[in-house]
Amino acid sequence: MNKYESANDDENTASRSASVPSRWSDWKTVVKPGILMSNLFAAVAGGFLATGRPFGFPAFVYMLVGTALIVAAASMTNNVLDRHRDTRMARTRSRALPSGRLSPRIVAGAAAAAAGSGLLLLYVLVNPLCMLLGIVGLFVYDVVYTLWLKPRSTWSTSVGGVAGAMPPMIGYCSVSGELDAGAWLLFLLMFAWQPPHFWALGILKREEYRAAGYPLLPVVKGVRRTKLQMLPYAAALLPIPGLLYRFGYGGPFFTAFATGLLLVWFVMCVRGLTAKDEARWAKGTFRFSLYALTLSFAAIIAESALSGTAPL
Ligand code: HEM
Ligand SMILES: CC(C)=CCC/C(C)=C/CC/C(C)=C/COP(=O)(O)OP(=O)(O)O
Repeated sequence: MNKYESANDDENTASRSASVPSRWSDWKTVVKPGILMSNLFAAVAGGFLATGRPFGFPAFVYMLVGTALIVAAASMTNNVLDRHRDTRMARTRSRALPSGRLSPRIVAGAAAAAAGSGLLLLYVLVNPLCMLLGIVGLFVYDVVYTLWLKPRSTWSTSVGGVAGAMPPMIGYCSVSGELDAGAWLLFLLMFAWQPPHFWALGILKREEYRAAGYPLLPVVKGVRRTKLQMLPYAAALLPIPGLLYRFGYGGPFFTAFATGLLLVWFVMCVRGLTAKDEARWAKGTFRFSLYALTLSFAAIIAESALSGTAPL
């Protein structure tokens, strides 16, 4: 418990959870379905980017189910650990745990079951490397990011990026079986994408984060410094599709298309420095981060499928 939390938090949550029946929709929100689906899509794209042995349909399904279970477990655990601070933000207040519609004990139990079965599934039916990447994702997201850095340091966002890079790496390594050049370039792509993705939203919601006691970069160092800090990350992304192509991963369409999207995003980030309507800029830049990533991944999958190099 830190200085922002009160001893009554758990009592309040417990008494509310005793009186309100939980529903399917509460369980749905506790696994953060938008983030879960985008992570699964990233895992599929990772698999289609890799070169190596074809994984065949069953192995592909096992990889996806295993990844889904551990990402869901990671989000459930994050929801349990953040349940007190989540009561202090409008964007999180009505979630099932802070509003007491689900008990933290039950969600923690479900998270443990999902994490255990997901890791076992990856180990037995995919490969031990994928299980190891799953453990890294769970540990970095729940222990390093949520428990340790998020309430304490502006570094939380960059370090948390290691966890978000794991799902596409799991997809990739389920095909390659090893951490080769393509795997590390994919890691860099996902790692560098996340801080500017989140800081755009952090700038927009900085007062909420301040009130909740999160020392986010826009809260601690201000908006201009955050906008400047988005630039090296967005710039670092630009050569990655070309480098992947140079090393034999991804086709020319993906390379050109993804470079174009990332260039547009980089220009949007630069324009933030002179934007007059800050909220409009932040919303647009956050939204475009999702388009740029999703469309780049879609290009990997489509080009691989159309050129007959898909691992299925
Ligand atoms: C440091 C890592 C990351 C941070 C701090 C972060 C933070 C956030 C936050 C706070 C939201 C708004 C959620 C809400 O208010 O409901 C969000 C939305 C979203 N993020 Fe990220 N994110 C990160 C990594 C990722 C990764 C790795 C992906 C996908 C591969 C992703 C995909 C999305 C999507 C699709 C949304 C919109 C859908 C939704 O809100 O459910 N994020 N992110
Ligand atoms: C392999 C594995 C388990 C990987 C984990 C992948 C994963 C869940 C990445 C997402 C990172 C993320 C959404 C951070 C935001 O959390 P937040 O606590 O800042 O967001 P919130 O305030 O909306 O809850």
